[in-house]
Parts: sequence; C-alpha cells; structure tokens
Amino acid sequence: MGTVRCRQGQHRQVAVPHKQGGNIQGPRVQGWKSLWSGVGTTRSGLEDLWRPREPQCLHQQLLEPAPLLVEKPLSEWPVPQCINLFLPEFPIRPLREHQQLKILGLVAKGSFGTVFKVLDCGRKAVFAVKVVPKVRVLQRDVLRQCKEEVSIQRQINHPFVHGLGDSWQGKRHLFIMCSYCSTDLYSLWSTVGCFAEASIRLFAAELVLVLCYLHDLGIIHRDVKMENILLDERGHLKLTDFGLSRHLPQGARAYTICGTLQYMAPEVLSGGPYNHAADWWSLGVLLFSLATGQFPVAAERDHVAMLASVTHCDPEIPAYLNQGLSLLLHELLCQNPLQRLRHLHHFQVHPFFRGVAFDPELLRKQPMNFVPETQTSQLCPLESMLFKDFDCHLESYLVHAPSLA
Ligand SMILES: Nc1ncnc2c1ncn2[C@@H]1O[C@H](COP(=O)(O)OP(=O)(O)OP(=O)(O)O)[C@@H](O)[C@H]1O
Repeated sequence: MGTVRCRQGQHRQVAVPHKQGGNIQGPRVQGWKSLWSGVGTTRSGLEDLWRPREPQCLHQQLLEPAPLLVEKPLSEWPVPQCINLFLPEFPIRPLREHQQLKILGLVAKGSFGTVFKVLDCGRKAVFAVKVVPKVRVLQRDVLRQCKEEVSIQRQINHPFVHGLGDSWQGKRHLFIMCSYCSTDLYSLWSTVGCFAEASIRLFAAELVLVLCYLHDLGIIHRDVKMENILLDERGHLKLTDFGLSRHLPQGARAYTICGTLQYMAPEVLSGGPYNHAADWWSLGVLLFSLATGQFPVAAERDHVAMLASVTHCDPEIPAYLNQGLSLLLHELLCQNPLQRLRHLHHFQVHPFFRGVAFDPELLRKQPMNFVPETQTSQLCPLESMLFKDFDCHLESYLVHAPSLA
C-alpha cells in the first residue's frame, strides 16, 4: 500500500501505512524507486506508459464508427517487465473475434479505475469493465494490492458477491470485467433518503451472510460502504470492490489504516491492531445511514480528526427506530471490537432478525419493496467511434465520453 487514496466521489477513502509517524510520502517514494530500479532494461517501456496521448488522433477517431474494445496481440518475447509485473493475475489476452467488446458508455470514474458499460459482441451480453492505467498502479505503489483484488475476487463464489468475470492486460491498462449492475446502494439512498424497516432487514441479512462468508475464508473487506454495494435487477445486493481487501487468517491482526473515513472502525483509524470485526463496524455505519438518512458521525478531513470524533461522540440513535434495529446498531457500533456483534449465530437469534432465514436462496426469493430503475440502453454519441487499438485510444475517449450513470 503506502499511499493515501481519496475517493473522487462522496467519502474520503484512505490507505495509510502503519507506524510511519504520519510520513505518508516516504514509503510511496521508496516503493516507486525500488520498483523503478527493478525495472532495469525495460525503462523505455515504462516511459512509454508515461507519455501523454497525442491530441491529433482525436479528430480521426471522431469520424470513425463503433467503439470496439480490441486488444492488439502482445507476442513479444521475452515478456517486457511492464507486462510481466502484472502476471499471472492479468494474463495477456490474445485477440479473438468473438471476444470483441464494444463500449456502450462510461459508468463511473473511481479513484483507481474507470468503469465502462460494454457489450460482449460474441456473447451478446452486457458487462462492466474497470480499466486501470498501469502507470497509476505503479505510481501509487499498489501493485500487490491490485493483484490481490483480482485473486480474491476469483476465489469468491457467493450470490451476494459480485464475482469476477475476467481480467487481462493490454500494454498500458489492466482490465477487470464483471456482470453489469444498473445501480448501487449509494445512488438509491441519495434519492430515497431513508429505507423502510423491512428493506433494511433484508439488506442487513444479505450483508451478514456475505461478511460471514468472507471472514470464514479469512478475507477482510475493509471498504464496506454504500458505493460498493451494487443492486441486481431485483434489488438484491452484490458486494463489490475488493481493492482494499486482504487475506487475514483468523487470529491474525492488521495495521494498515485504510478504508473510507466515515465507515472506518476506531481501531482501524488508530492504526490497529484490528481484525475482521472492523467490517462489522462499517456495516453498523451503513445500516445507521439507511435507517436515518444520515451518517452517525460527520466526515472529518483526515483519519486523526475522524478518530477523535468517533471516539468522543456517541452516535445518537433516534428514538423512533424499531427497538430491535436500535439494539443492532448499538451492538455493531460498539467501540470495543471484542464486544462487537460478529458471529452468524449472534444475528440468527437477534430480535431485529426474528423470523429471518439466513439462507441466500430464500433471501433472494423475497421481494424488495423497491426495484432499481434499469438503465435504458442510452446510446452515447461516441458510440460511432471505432477503436482499432482500444488500449492506445482509451484516454482520448475518457476525455470526451459522457457519463451514463
Ligand atoms: N459491475 C458494475 N456494474 C455497474 N456499476 C459498477 C460496476 N462496478 C463498479 N461500478 C460503479 O463504478 C464505481 C467505481 O468502481 P470501483 O469502486 O470498483 O472503482 P475504484 O476505482 O476502486 O473506486 P474507488 O477506489 O473510488 O472505490 C462504483 O462505485 C460503482 O458505482
């Protein structure tokens, strides 16, 4: 890690190394230098990654039809370091006609990658592809984390987790492909404000199952928040973005200060040691916000100020909330991680979940009393562009692409 990451959207996302005495620049510079020196003879390849895109190719593209996500076959041998570094999690994908992807529009620009809605022309199905510039991964010294994200997502198979469809690399970019979801919980919350108790119960039960599943596999998510919960066409959730997740065996401790400030547990904000219980705090923040329309503690400028706020102000749980829900929030937003609710059997017998079957298939059959609006296939004007080499022309596209979501 070794970097500070701030989410471009609503809430500040951070990743700070433990015990660096606040010197967050040091390890980043050091990490980059050591990577650079390791690159050796392939320096020119990396310089190529740095070079800004030529503006004149834009005119040419605007005249050409239909954006196709096509990879040039990379057949150099020996494999250059700027490719080798990302193997095996991001294989080099050979050009195959039936795998051509056509860009339908821009979904979101995350702090790391840009997410596109694409059509797989061969399978005639719509997917989301996150495109991450390699240079950004190297600059921010998050190569290991980036590979871990893909390997964790590959390992996971759960109805409420957004599984990995495919991952590969081009010369300048990494590509992570998943099924496309038309909305996320944050967008819905922004329109709805507060959710009905029945919806909160269903969301909470689905998230309890996901977190127990991940923790049993020894995975801590570290960024549970509304923006990272996508909703399927029937309103059931899919946890996504394993960019800050890591393998943490039961009994082990973590120390990196990372996550999204308003969702971070006190023990994470203070630099640890912390464990999987931190995800349950984040769930508490999320459920509080769904129930009341606001965060339990207002956002602060950095993790030090956030820690002071979280430790000193006890979030006021409104009296109008259902007693069971109120109790659940108290037990999740518990300062002491050892006393925090965290085992499946705690939830199964909890008054808020009375009558709820903690079974993914049964939960999925329950109707949500809202159904997310499905994005009508808006065709963006740039759909009349053809990318002969998607990897090369992507950045020019990013400058001009309108947002679909
Ligand atoms: N499969 C998908 N279908 C639809 N939208 C998606 C999908 N995956 C991601 N998104 C949208 O794109 C946004 C950014 O994606 P993601 O969080 O993976 O990128 P990121 O660069 O890691 O962002 P950040 O670091 O800011 O969290 C998400 O918040 C979500 O709104």
